[in-house]
Parts: sequence; structure tokens; C-alpha cells
Amino acid sequence: MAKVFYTHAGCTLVALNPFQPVPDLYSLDVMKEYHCAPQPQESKPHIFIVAEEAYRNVQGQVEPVNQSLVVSGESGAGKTWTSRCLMKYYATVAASSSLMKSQDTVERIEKRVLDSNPIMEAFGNACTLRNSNSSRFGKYIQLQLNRSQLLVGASVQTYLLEKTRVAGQPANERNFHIFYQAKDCFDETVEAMVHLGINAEKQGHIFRILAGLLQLGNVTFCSAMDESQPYFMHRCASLLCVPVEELQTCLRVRTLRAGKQSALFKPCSLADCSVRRDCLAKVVYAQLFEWLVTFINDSICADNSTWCNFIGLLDVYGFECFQFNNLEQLCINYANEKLQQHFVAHYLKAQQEEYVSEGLEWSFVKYQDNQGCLDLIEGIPIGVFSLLNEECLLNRASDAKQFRVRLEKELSDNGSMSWDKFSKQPHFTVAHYAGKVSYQIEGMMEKNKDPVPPELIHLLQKSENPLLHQLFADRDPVGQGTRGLRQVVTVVSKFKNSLENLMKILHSTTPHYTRCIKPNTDCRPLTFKKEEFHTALWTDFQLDTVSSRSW
Ligand SMILES: Nc1ncnc2c1ncn2[C@@H]1O[C@H](COP(=O)(O)OP(=O)(O)OP(=O)(O)O)[C@@H](O)[C@H]1O
Repeated sequence: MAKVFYTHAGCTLVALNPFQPVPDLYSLDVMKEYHCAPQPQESKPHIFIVAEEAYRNVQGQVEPVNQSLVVSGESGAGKTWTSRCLMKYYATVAASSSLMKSQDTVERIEKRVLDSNPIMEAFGNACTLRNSNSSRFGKYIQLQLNRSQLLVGASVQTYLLEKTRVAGQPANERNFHIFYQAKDCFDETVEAMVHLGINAEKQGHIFRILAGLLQLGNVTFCSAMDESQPYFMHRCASLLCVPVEELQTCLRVRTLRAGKQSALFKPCSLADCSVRRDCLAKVVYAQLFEWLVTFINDSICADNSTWCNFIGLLDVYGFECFQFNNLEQLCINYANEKLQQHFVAHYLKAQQEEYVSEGLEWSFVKYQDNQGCLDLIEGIPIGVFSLLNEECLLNRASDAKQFRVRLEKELSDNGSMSWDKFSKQPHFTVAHYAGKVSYQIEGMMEKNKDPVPPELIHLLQKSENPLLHQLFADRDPVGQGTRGLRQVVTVVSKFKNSLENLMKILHSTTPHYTRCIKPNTDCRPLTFKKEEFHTALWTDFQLDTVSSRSW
């Protein structure tokens, strides 16, 4: 493999993952070289060109002044690595330390921004079959710059943490890194926590909660009233600082309430007990992750009066197509469709501007518009998300077959939707820009409702672990609306909302696209497999657009 890892393709930078550290590729001297180059675009293709271009746009106050660096690619392609490089670049070239009076305070801000990485990765990344450090959430990091374009703060927005991983992992994959770091490689995470202001006491609370979740994972149910696992149940209760009898009851007995009548107690089936145990683990971990993100933001976010522009870094999960796909993949692929649409619109605009500036004659190229696919997913009132939400609001047991019939009735006119007539499983197939994906319907409604039994919330509110108590203190266990109606804020509604906000930000900024490519599927260093590279490029890059340049 020739040691060339970057190239330009139109307005996109293509980054090839070397799968091993390349000496001096990102050194301080290289940063300086790009930062000081009179025309960085004329230097060798590099991620620092993208970084510098965005930075100079802010310096030049070129409208729109705020910038977005969109880093995409499949799992293991190098998005997180690239985002880290970009953050380090700005933490170096936009460092405000030398200008400020209090050196100490300022050094801390750049360091704190960088320190958010090991924490987020410890809690949000895991070893998967495709990447030993796979981000199991999407993130948008906003680097805040003051009038002199110096880095004064940052904020992080996260998307769709894969919380199911805490309750169970696919074969040969692992839980989130933090559960293993508790044994070793702990220092970096703890050091970063200290820098961000998570003191020893808070760390103690966090680690007790994590240890409690590990013990919870050992709890199994043999018969509804079986007491054969008291050890793990006791350990878990003691670490989560909740009464053991109540924990036990919560996991085993459902409380039914109808209006003002007194409660009825119904023992859960063994399968339901396990569902409740997993639900407890997921809700605690997700809430803890959210708390950490808020804490990090409080620690690194600059006061509104001190910053005026930003450079945003978007690192989102790439397009996913597995043997079995469900709601998570639908959301991820929907996000990719949105970004693809944004990319194509921006690409064509940039292309036209280039032709005009060079005085070339041009005519509109026909390109694959993915609006049909987006309508299929997000259409109101008739789209997969709307119908799914409608189904979840009906207070009845979910029926996958019935939902499939409904989808076919309502959406068969949309050319992006199809069904495999030979498949026995209720499913639907969506023709995405990057290929067709079949989604299983079984379990989709439950995932969308993501219900948490109120008993579990009541229990957590009683925790004597101050952090755990705080995580649930304001949560309404039954999710009652103002008129006593149950408010179901579904997973897809929340996701669609946060994505809409993200798209608004992207539309208001100057975008810069970097497409990371995995040059071989086995993550082998310096190995370039042409066929695999082409597959990645075709699915990932949407060559329709690129082919308009005839390269
Ligand atoms: N520029 C690079 N130089 C050296 N190694 C790299 C580079 N980019 C990526 N890698 C290696 O590839 C691995 C996977 O990269 P990374 O975690 O950034 O992928 P990703 O696209 O963020 O994946 P996921 O979507 O699963 O989070 C890294 O852990 C690192 O070992």
C-alpha cells in the first residue's frame, strides 16, 4: 500500500484508514505546516486541509461563518480517529493560552475539551466484530470560538446510544469499555474525569452504579419465587443502594393499577423477569450516560457572551445492513439518508459554482434523489415512523403481522418500499441510497415504546446512592401527561426531533465532508483490498454524485 492516505474527490476528502499509527502524519510540525501554508488547498491532501479551510472561513467571516465538518464512513473506517485529529488540530492552532492572562485556566479549557474524548469513549464505545473501539452513539461536537477565533469552549450533543449492549452483547462482542477498565487501563479515564471536575466522591458513586449493573447482569430467574440467586441480588441491591426485597419484588411482580382502585399484584413470567432486569440495566446506564454528557458540557461549554462562532464536528454511525435489522438500523439509516440528501445538495451546488467560476457551460446532471425514501420513513401522516407511533399509542398488544398489513396498505405506492414474498417473518424492505435493507417488524413496536415499568423508577428514586437518586429524581414514573393521559414519547419521535435540530444546524453552516474508508474488512495494517475498497466506496459514497465529475 503506497503511504498515501488522503485524496480529494470533488468537495469531499477521502481518508483511507492505515490501521496503524503513521509516524509524523499528525505531528505538531505537520499541523504548523498546514496552518501556515499560504494556500493549504495546494498542499498534499490531508485532514488538516479540511480543518484549516474551515478555520480560515471563520477568520474571514465568509458567510455562513459557522462551519460543520461531517465525518462519515462505515464502522471501523476511522471517523472517531479523524474527529480526534480535528479536535487536536483546533486545540493546538486555536489555543488561547498564550493570549490570556491566567495561563492555567486557559490551558485547562483546551485540555478539558480533549479530555471529554476518553470519557465519552470509555462509556460509549465498545469492542465489536468490526472495530475494537466502536462508537455506539453518534455525536456532534461544537467547538466554540471567540472573536479572535480562539477556542474558548465546546459542547457535545449525542444521538442514540446503543443501550441494549449493557444488557447483552452479540457473540464475540463486548460491553462498553468502562466495564473492563474498572479492572485495568483505568488511569486515562480517571485522569480525564478529574480534569473535568468529576471528583473522587462522584467517581465513587459512578463506579458503584456500574458495579451494581454488573451484579444485576448475573441475576437469573429460575422460577418466579425462586430464591436461588440471593447473592447477586443482594450484591446488586447493596451497590445500587436500594432495599433488596424491593429490588426483588420489582423484578418479579407487576403492579397493576386501574384508576383509583387499589393496586393488583401479578407475578411475572420468567421471561418477563429477565426483560425487567435488562430494562433496569438499560435505563440506569442510559441515564448515567446522559448525566455524564451534561456534566461534560457544563465543564467545557463557554459562557454565551464569550464565543461568537463555532466549528461543529459530526461523527455519526455509517449506513448499516445486517442479517437482522430492526428499529436501531432504521433510525441509523434514516439519519444517513438525511445526511446524504444534504451532501448531494451541497455537492451539486459546489460543482455548479466551480463550473461558473471557470466559465464552463454546464447542464443539470440527473441524480438519484432520495426524497422518496425519506418520505417513506418520515412522511406525515403516512410514513413508517408515523404509522409506528400510531401503533404504539394504541393501548394494545403489538402485532407484527397486523402492522405489516397496515404498512402494505398505506405505503405500497411508494417505490422505495417492497416485501420479500417468500419471507415468513413480518418485515419490510427499504431501498436506501446505499442499498436495500430488510427490517424485521417483530419487536419493533416494543423498542419504539421502550417502556420502563413505573416500579423500577420508584425503586431508583429510593436509592441512597446520591447520584443514582439524582438521575431519577425528576422522572415521572408513569409518564402522566397534564390531563392524566399517558404520554408516550417514542424512540423514533425523539430521534427524528434531534435529527431535525441537527439538520437545521447543518443547513445554517458551511459544510465540509470527509469520507473515511476501510481499505480491508479485517482491519489489517497498511493493506489495501481493491474489491473491498470499491464496495465501501459504492455503498458509502453514492457514486452517482461523484460520477458527475467523470473521474
Ligand atoms: N488515521 C489513522 N491512523 C492510524 N490508525 C487509524 C487511523 N484511523 C483509524 N485508525 C485505526 O482504526 C481503528 C478504527 O477507527 P475508528 O474507531 O475511528 O472507526 P469509526 O469509523 O469511528 O468506527 P465506529 O463507527 O465503529 O465507531 C482505530 O481504533 C485505529 O486503530
